[in-house]
Amino acid sequence: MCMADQILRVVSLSRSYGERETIVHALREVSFDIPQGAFIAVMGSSGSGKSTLLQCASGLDRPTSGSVLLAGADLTTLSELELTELRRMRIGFMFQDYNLLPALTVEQNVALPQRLAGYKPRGNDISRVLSWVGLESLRRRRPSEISGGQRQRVALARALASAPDVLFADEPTGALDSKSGREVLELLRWMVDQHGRTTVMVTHDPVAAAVSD
Ligand SMILES: Nc1ncnc2c1ncn2[C@@H]1O[C@H](COP(=O)(O)OP(=O)(O)OP(=O)(O)O)[C@@H](O)[C@H]1O
Repeated sequence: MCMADQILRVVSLSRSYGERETIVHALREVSFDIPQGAFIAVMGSSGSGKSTLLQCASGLDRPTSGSVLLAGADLTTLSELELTELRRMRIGFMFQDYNLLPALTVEQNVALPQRLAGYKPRGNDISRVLSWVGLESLRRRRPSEISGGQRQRVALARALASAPDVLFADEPTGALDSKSGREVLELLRWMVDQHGRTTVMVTHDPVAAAVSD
């Protein structure tokens, strides 16, 4: 496969915490490429560095050394401001605990990243992503008024609203019962298959990993 097909390239990535006798090498010289449109599961024992990897690869954290190329842009060379803008427009995030704002409605949560980036999201665009995740009828509810599985689907809609190059998901089914978890996984699979949305998911769950490539 030629290099242009690699949407994400991680090169000799290292991340350590602390120093001297208390230093922890969470990542040591990790390299891999992820092709456009792949659905990748990252598995490993507790403390092996999965979350650190995801955070460095998505520009939420800065590695100690190495580089991360997202569609050719080296995240490790960007300023904080450039990185913030790139994260808002080109990277989608899902977390185990959803990270929704409780005071905002479902549709306001979905529109938030684009609003923060200075765009006025079109109602049609928000409706489209909400219909993908089956939540159009709940668009005026607040997170406290919907179930955990529905909250995670809101988080997915929010992540997809800006059509990101890569969707990063850290244990997206970790807090869900098996039925809600399966629904979220089926949606992720559908997004990859129908919309070519490259997805990198950290998971402990072999059932979740089995849905990936
Ligand atoms: N802020 C921090 N300061 C110091 N050490 C840290 C910090 N964050 C993570 N670590 C350490 O780095 C290593 C990797 O942690 P990380 O959270 O990436 O692992 P993980 O594979 O995601 O674990 P889990 O599956 O339990 O969530 C662990 O030894 C952890 O204790």
